[in-house]
Amino acid sequence: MLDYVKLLILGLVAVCAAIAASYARDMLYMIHAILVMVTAGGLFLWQLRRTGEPRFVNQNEYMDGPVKAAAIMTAFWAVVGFLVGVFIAFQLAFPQLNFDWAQPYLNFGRLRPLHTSAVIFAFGGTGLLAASFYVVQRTSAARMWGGGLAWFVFWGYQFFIVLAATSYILGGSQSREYAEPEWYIDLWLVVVWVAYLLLFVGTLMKRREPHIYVANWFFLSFIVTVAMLHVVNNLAVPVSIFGSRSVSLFSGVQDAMTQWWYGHNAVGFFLTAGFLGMMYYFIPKQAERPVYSYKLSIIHFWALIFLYIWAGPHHLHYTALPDWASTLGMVFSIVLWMPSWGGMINGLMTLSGAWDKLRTDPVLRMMVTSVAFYGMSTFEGPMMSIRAVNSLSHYTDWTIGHVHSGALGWNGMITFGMLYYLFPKLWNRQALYSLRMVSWHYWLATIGIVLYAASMWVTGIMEGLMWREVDAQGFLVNSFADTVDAKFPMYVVRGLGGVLYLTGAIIMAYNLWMTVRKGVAKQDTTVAAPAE
Ligand code: HEM
Ligand code: HEM
Ligand SMILES: [Cu+2]
Repeated sequence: MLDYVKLLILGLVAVCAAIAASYARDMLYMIHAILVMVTAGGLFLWQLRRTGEPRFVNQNEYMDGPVKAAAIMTAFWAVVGFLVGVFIAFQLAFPQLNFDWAQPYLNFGRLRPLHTSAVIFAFGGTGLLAASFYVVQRTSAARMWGGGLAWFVFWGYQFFIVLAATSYILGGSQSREYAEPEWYIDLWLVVVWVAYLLLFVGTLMKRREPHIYVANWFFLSFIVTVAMLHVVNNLAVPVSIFGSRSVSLFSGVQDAMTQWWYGHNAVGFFLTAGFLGMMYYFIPKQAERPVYSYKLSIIHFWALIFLYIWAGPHHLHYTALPDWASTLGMVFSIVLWMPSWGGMINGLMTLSGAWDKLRTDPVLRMMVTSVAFYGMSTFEGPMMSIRAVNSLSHYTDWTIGHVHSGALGWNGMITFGMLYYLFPKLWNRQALYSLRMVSWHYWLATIGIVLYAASMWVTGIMEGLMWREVDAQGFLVNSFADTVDAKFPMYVVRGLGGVLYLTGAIIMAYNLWMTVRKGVAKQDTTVAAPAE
């Protein structure tokens, strides 16, 4: 029965997409409509051939297919996202790289959102799918709920990424940072995300363990809050249902506030809560130690999710936003330091009694370094949210340095650690192909981050001070172009840092690939056993 419903839906989607393609009012919309039509048509044929075939599922086995697929794609998007990052970094240093022949498709303006989406949503998001799918099953001792729903979420999300990426290159954007995709792509993400929520909650309900492990709390808060942020921030009216353009429901300062309520909490719930879920499972596993304090994890969980939501106005200091709102954002940001460090302490102290492993286990070293960077960026953030500090740091590369110490250090390193843990487990290998390569990756990534962050602190503070500099008569000393000129050497250093970081990721991809290809197999252990 379900098979026929699927066929009906796929057929309908393909036909509607064909109609939409023929009425399309702009090229981007037409290309996407054709893409949808071809994909739905292809799936229709695939489904047709499967319909009526008997399928056996062992309900006592974990569903690891989607975890494997997500783990592979995480490594793939890492390389793609970092590569675009390196390219735009060099575009800033050498504007000639905005090639004439590639205008307007490959200019900085279009590649920048491609980079941010590729690293946050494609790399980070797919990593979170892999983590949450794996962890919720292991800690609940249950197979994922919903039959093939996990496959729908995985492929639906990848399709979202493809739609988003192609639209940036072709010039489609609603100009909201980290939420650039236009209205129909947003609607598609809502469908995928609701399926994700159902899948996750459904699996938790099936659990055979009395407790819901703390990692799952973080995953659940990430899924629920991102749904809320995404829907509100993207409220818009399409100009035509056959066109890609839309008009936001908000305007003026309310619009700015909505965007940064979203933007800040994307950091808080996508890049923080979700990754804390990752930390809470994979660090104890890799260190073979229990979580340092369960009590602390509960307290900092509630404090973190309560405080994050209010801190958004720190992105809008000295704007048309009323002073009280800006003060509110600043105060909440400073208080946020505490629960952030609560998480860091819990992660680090989980190593009590296992510190010696850092010497021999480069994977654990990666995870611990990640938590250290989490601590560093969540100290820097509250400091930058103080209005007096922000008056210097805002609009400068200091912000970019802050972003990447969090992104490369915290999100990147913990995800690499997770992948190194997951690949041998998922493919039943006794060990990784090469620990030496992990060590190389570790050092390349770490030196890369240091070059990135240090060069951005230097250029950020330099340009901030240059913009402020006045002579005895009170005239500004430097023109904007002077600051751009002065930044050149640091931009090259940042680019080199990026090259190192990217090289590390390529080594990782090779190492993971060889682990699957050449690793020695272990006996099968995919049966759902109580709380792993
Ligand atoms: C090889 C590694 C990377 C390099 C070389 C790189 C480079 C860059 C560059 C050049 C920009 C534009 C800065 C500007 O407009 O002045 C940027 C922006 C950004 N990148 Fe990366 N990036 C890398 C990795 C990552 C990762 C792993 C993440 C997230 C997980 C990330 C998240 C971001 C974000 C959020 C922005 C926008 C920052 C803002 O608007 O304040 N990047 N990156
Ligand atoms: C307690 C935690 C944190 C606080 C209070 C905080 C605060 C801030 C502040 C004040 C800014 C500068 C706003 C501006 O002048 O425009 C900022 C920018 C940013 N932070 Fe954080 N931060 C925190 C943690 C993090 C972490 C862990 C990450 C990444 C994993 C991160 C990612 C970002 C991004 C992407 C931006 C740039 C937004 C943009 O302008 O495009 N933050 N943060
Ligand atoms: Cu923020």
